Amino acid sequence: MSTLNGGADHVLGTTHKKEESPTFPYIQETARKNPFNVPESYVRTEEQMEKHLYTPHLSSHLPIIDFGLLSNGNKEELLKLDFACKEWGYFQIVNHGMQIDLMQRVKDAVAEFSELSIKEKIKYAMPPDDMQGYGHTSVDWSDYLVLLVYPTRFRKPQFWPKELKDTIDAYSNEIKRIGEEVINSLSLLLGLEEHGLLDLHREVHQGFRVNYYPPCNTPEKVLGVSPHSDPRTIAIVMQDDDVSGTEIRYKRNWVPITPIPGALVVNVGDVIEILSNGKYKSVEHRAITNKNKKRTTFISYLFPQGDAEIGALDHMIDDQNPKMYKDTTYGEYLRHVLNTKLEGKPHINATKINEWIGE
Ligand SMILES: O=C(O)CCC(=O)C(=O)O
Ligand SMILES: [Fe+2]
Repeated sequence: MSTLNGGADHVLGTTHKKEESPTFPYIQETARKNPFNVPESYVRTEEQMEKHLYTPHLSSHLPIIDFGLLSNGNKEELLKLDFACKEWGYFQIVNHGMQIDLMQRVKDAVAEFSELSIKEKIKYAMPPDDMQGYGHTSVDWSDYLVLLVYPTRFRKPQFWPKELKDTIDAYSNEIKRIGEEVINSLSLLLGLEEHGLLDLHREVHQGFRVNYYPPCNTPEKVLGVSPHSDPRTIAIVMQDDDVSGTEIRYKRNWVPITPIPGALVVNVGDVIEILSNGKYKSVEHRAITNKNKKRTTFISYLFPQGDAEIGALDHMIDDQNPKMYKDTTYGEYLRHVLNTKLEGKPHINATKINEWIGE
């Protein structure tokens, strides 16, 4: 049974693999002082940016789910969730019960951390052999801070800036409540007992990732995060109220997610796509950059224990819906993802039967 680094230390966040950069972390520091100095390595061709697919008008169609109704088992809200996961793989949740004040405290604490000198921040730098800590992506225009929050026994305190500890703790506790409730609703929609999906996780793991995007003078050529799908169960994202940047692949378009103040953005990850035998979509998404405004996103990922088995649920398979994915363990799947390129979502395609022969 394959678990990565004992089952809990595996990568959090996107499928970014940490690559060594001789200039880390000074490129980003230079960029903040002088956003007109974009290094060549960040520049993408027009084709890579797929600018012609950009259709901002579609953004208002993203479903909005009332969490209060959903957790009371409201049928209409459940059907909305079903539609959102089938059609978009994305939705926003309102009425989630988290205090706006707490959300603001997380934003303020992270902003304070961002303002620290590089000398202070690199105390938390992600070592080359680790997947937690502070760093910056080697091909995209962003800094990140990545932490494993739950189970608490796997935390690595050396990567937790002291300014952030209490707020991340309180925030993550709320996200756990909201996230597990969303997973319970998905469980019902997938024909399981309410706790069926959580049980399949064995022990739910939760990571916290901050992405910080400095202003960029050539946003049409530089991405904040390259297209990918999340190799997780779900991701829950808090974003800035006044600047958008996340875009999702919808049919042949890149659709921006317009922030709704106080709402949380949720997306279906690969684990749900696999368990649902493709009924629910782990949609490709990316982050674009902004010429004038910096942007920060706060992403919480929920995912299974490394030895949890993931494969299409038996009752999701029939003559019309043949089995699409190979049975595996979460740890094995993640290892496969980490060995695969970030661009697009080849890792989930590779789990399709006949395409992934295993390792
Ligand atoms: O920050 C964003 O807009 C999206 C980032 C993302 O998708 C991720 O880090 O997994
Ligand atoms: Fe993502």
